[in-house]
Amino acid sequence: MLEIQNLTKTYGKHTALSDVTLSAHDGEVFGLLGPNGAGKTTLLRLLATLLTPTSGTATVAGHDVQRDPEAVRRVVGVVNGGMGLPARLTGREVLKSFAGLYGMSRSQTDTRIAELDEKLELGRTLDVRAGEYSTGMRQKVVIARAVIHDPAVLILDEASSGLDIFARRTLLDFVAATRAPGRLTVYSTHVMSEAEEVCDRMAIVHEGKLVTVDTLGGILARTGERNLERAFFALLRGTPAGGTYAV
Ligand SMILES: Nc1ncnc2c1ncn2[C@@H]1O[C@H](COP(=O)(O)OP(=O)(O)OP(=O)(O)O)[C@@H](O)[C@H]1O
Repeated sequence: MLEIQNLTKTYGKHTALSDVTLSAHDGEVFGLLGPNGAGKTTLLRLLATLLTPTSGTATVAGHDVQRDPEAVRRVVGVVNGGMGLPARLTGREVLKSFAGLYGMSRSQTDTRIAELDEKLELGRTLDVRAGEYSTGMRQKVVIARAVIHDPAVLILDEASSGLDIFARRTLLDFVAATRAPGRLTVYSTHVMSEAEEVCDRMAIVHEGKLVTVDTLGGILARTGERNLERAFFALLRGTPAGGTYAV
């Protein structure tokens, strides 16, 4: 569902992502973990066709991000930290306008909004103007907007940041519920407990390089640690500065 080969992105002289090769499969919630500046956002923006690779390739649901970005955009939904909402529109109006961009009919749109209302517990958020939203309300509508067209691939970049425990719980339950045949969710976070809970497999990136890709069980077994946070530090300690990593 996601095939990444030798993907590299440089900004001027700075290499944000270096020679990353990995694949994520149909039916998975796939985690992308790493400290600040590791290259997670860069990788996700490359997959969402918001950036172009310096070298290497990536295909999303069979579509090459460079050769067919339009097709990639049709099958992905993206949530990232910097997404705002028009202050004067209600959540429902935001969702309807996005549904229109995807060519959804009025009845398809109403059905989908009702589904998302249930899954994301949108409630009164739908009929309040975005300018009056709390962080949690805003993030729920941003997520609903990203999935209004029911994309096969959902990309969430640090989607839980700033959320209180109620909104975070709704988000994590929603992410877990995206696990289905024909679907892939890529979930980037630096919160290890979130990855432990929702990710089937995860890639750890550090300083633009891939450190490992494995299941939680595999990572714990390999490092001999009792939780992901400890394993994460053990793996980062074990990586040679500027060297190559065993994946
Ligand atoms: N537009 C840009 N121009 C120059 N350098 C950039 C640009 N975007 C990112 N970088 C650098 O590339 C590296 C990777 O950044 P990226 O945002 O992908 O990391 P991240 O893992 O998402 O981190 P964070 O969790 O802090 O968002 C960082 O060193 C960052 O400073």
